[in-house]
Amino acid sequence: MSDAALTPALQARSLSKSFGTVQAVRGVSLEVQAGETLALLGPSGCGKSTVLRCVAGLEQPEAGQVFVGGREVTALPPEQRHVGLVFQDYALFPHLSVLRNVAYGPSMRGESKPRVQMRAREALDLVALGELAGRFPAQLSGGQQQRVALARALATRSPLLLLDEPLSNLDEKLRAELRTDLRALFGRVGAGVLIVTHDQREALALADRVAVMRAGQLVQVGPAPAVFREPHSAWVAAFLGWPNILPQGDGRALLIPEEAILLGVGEACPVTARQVTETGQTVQVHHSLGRLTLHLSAREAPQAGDSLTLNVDLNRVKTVPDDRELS
Ligand SMILES: Nc1ncnc2c1ncn2[C@@H]1O[C@H](COP(=O)(O)OP(=O)(O)OP(=O)(O)O)[C@@H](O)[C@H]1O
Repeated sequence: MSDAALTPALQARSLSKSFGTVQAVRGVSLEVQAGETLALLGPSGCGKSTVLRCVAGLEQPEAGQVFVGGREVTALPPEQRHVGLVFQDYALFPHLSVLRNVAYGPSMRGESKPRVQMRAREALDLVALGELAGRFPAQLSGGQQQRVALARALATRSPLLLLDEPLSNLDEKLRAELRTDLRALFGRVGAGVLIVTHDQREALALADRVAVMRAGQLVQVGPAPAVFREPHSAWVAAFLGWPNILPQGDGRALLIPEEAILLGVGEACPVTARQVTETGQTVQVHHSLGRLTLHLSAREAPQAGDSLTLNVDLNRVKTVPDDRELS
């Protein structure tokens, strides 16, 4: 493997940034390898965008360093950092054609006209919009505009792409389509990708690794499926949507995965609440461990009368620190 392939696309070391009395980012360190997608995930206001903006050079951190492709860029302005940016309001130039929008980055870098055109066409082909090169942004759908914004970032051939909630302005159907497209696209271009999202599904669908942020700090970083399967704390589990987190009153909580709940054997548990969903029912039951929430498929749902017989496989239950009350 060449040295270039071994050099991380991004190294952010101990970044801190405050706005007045708000400490938005506290000592965040991250690495994104070439060809890897890392999703920065966390609730609104936890500092995700600020990390991205510090990396892009749109904010100056009080402390910490940023390296892009092994080169320190901490003191450089955004245009000298060699990163491709895609933000949620993709801000295409309305008076320029799709091709000229995409060519804008390379042309600003003083490349020859034929080369600029070639780069822009290649980038448009990557996002499957080559045929719409002559249109103007207003003549495109939201999803197509978002793909133009991506092509514009790709055309810079930056070793690092930064995406801030790139799909958030799109409807659910388009989001689902683009998620699949983006994953394949990231695989093809070989750049490191740092993507900010508050949408767990998006993170899981797009990213190789996820970094979960809480109140300005990283609280768990790891391969996406592993973080979703094994949250290190009750707060991370709750943020990732785990329905069954049972406080133990000793600063710890039990995490009960869906597959640990075995139906049809064991304790008869009174049903305390029931809600019909698109795919079946969500029921709450009173179990000796505590209150449990279960999703029942349409096939299982009729079995739920006033009580539900179930067993919790304790071998699959994890005990984690219950840190949900910390600020
Ligand atoms: N320019 C600014 N001036 C003052 N406070 C700011 C500024 N930018 C961000 N903040 C504050 O810093 C904190 C982190 O904001 P940031 O936008 O990074 O969060 P986020 O996790 O990206 O949130 P969201 O998901 O809602 O976009 C918040 O408390 C926010 O109000």
